[in-house]
Amino acid sequence: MPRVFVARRIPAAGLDRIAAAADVDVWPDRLPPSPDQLRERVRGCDGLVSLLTDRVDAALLDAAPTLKVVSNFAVGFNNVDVPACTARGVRVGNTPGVLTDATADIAVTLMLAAARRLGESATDAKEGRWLTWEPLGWLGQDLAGKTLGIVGMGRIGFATAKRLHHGWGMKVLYTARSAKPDADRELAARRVELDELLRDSDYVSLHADLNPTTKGLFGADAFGKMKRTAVFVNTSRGPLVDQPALAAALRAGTIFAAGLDVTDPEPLPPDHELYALPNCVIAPHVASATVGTRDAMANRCADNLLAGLCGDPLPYPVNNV
Ligand SMILES: NC(=O)C1=CN([C@@H]2O[C@H](COP(=O)(O)OP(=O)(O)OC[C@H]3O[C@@H](n4cnc5c(N)ncnc54)[C@H](OP(=O)(O)O)[C@@H]3O)[C@@H](O)[C@H]2O)C=CC1
Ligand SMILES: O=CC(=O)O
Repeated sequence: MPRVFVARRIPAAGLDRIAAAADVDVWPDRLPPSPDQLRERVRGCDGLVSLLTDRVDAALLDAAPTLKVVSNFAVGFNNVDVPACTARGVRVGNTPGVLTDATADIAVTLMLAAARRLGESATDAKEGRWLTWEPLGWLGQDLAGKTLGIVGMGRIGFATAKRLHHGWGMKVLYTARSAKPDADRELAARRVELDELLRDSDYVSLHADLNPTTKGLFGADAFGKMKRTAVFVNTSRGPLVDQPALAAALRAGTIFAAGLDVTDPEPLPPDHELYALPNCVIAPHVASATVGTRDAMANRCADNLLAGLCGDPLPYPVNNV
């Protein structure tokens, strides 16, 4: 029987299918294995189920020369050194599509929460600062009819834009590496340069994957080009943002507010300056965290792993092995 290491307990929808076909070792702890522990457990395995918290690099692959397939339990695969896997003939797969709606829902949730100062006002209410109904109390920003800038018009960017265009009548601008005719046609969206998007958008939502062209894309320069009333949302990956620059922009009122589902590092330490800012709403990387979505991810993860163990092409491949 092939041997598989699963780097954390994943939903039974996928785990049971893997366990029926392989000798499975599941990491039992809530916290991820350290790099040393991961190397140790993967030694001699044919398959690995990795999470976005697990670094799959050349050192790990060298320790596991029998590895045929890495099935990442996520759509983002920046934790995997894909060229190193390809060079060793290791297939890599991810879980695209099934978490698109759940992630777009959280992008909209964070946008509303940040624009309407929900974190700040709910905390004030709980802590005794709700004195009366105030005409000038907790004033936020409207969404209806405003301009939305999507940075990275892929699956999740498109799903977020659809919700906000059809639901709130927002005009849509976007950036992407290639044209997106569906977005242009269905949402009357317009592909623009990043500078124009920053200048003209009331809401900027980040959906590009983490790659060398997007790392640090949002720094002091980008925030300085945005409207003072703008709301910034990030559900993609923390390292796309220069966090000290974001904190400075929120503190100085360079932008109005931010909603983040991802940070750098994760977890963000409880004493981090961003938590102290009333105009910053932070969720602990929960965008795909619904029962149905995580079951679907587990199934997609099992589909990839089982195909790779058989030496077949993966249904949701990241590389071309
Ligand atoms: N918070 C969470 O829990 C979750 C986070 N994510 C994150 O969201 C990301 C996106 O997922 P998904 O939509 O499925 O992926 P897609 O691959 O469909 O979308 C990514 C988009 O980013 C675009 N892009 C890449 N580089 C740039 C750039 N320099 N400038 C502008 N656009 C760029 C790509 O453009 P092009 O198409 O032209 O190549 C593509 O359209 C994931 O990689 C992951 O990091 C995903 C799910 C859950
Ligand atoms: O961040 C989550 C993912 O699936 O990518």
